[in-house]
Amino acid sequence: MSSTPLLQVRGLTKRYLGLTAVDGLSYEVEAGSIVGLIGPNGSGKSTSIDCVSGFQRADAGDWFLDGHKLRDVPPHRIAALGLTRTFQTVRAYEDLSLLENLRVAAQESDGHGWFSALRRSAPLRESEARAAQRAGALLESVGLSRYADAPAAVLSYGQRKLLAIAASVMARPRLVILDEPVAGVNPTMVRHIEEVIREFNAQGVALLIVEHNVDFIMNLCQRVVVLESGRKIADGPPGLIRSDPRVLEAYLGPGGARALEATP
Ligand SMILES: Nc1ncnc2c1ncn2[C@@H]1O[C@H](COP(=O)(O)OP(=O)(O)OP(=O)(O)O)[C@@H](O)[C@H]1O
Repeated sequence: MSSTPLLQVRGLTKRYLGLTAVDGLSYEVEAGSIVGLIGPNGSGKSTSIDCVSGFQRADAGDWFLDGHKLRDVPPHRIAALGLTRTFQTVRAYEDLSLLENLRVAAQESDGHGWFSALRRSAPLRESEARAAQRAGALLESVGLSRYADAPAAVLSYGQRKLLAIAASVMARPRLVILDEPVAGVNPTMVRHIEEVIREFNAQGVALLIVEHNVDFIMNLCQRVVVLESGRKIADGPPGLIRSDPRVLEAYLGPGGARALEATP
């Protein structure tokens, strides 16, 4: 068995005019693991995941999914290789039902082109039937099946986050990047989203989670990568990250240590 990490990021660098937003960032995500990516506002979290998932072009570095080089690969090809993501701003097709929203997510990476769709070939019909079945099962597992045929417009903000997470695993990716999955969500929904993430992880999906909610990250992740000013300042298990003086100082600033203490 190969010991190559599922995701390997090497020297990722992104500049905006005079500003180096991400500066030589390297980290890894092991298959089947949950890794947190934290840091103060403006530390480069969003920019780095946008580059890794193909939504922005980096200035330097290389990154690999299971050995496949991803740099300069467009997002839909990256999704087809097994890396999908959610976005900070929740995106849903408001007028489409939840089932239709999930089926769109499957189409975006199932490799069937327009010609196949026009001919409605047997493989396409089979893949549509499988997608419909999976969409139903996913809505069940995130607790949204009662809205399966309702338009996404009826969902609350937290429910939209759940739909986005379900959409991200629709095409059976190996790695999902979640961008602030619980930002602005009530505590009950935060716990529910945590359970949903654990459930998908138990099914073998690895996750890289960007989130400001430190307790959420510390509870859920096996490893946490910390950024400051575009650079990695720490990378390790939550217990070590909580007590790392560089993290306490740089991430939270003087006097901010309490925010990293475990909640009782
Ligand atoms: N399109 C852009 N043009 C110029 N500068 C940008 C652009 N996008 C981000 N930046 C800058 O790059 C740096 C990193 O921003 P980024 O959004 O990646 O940080 P972040 O850690 O995700 O922050 P937050 O937690 O607030 O979302 C910041 O200084 C930001 O102002």
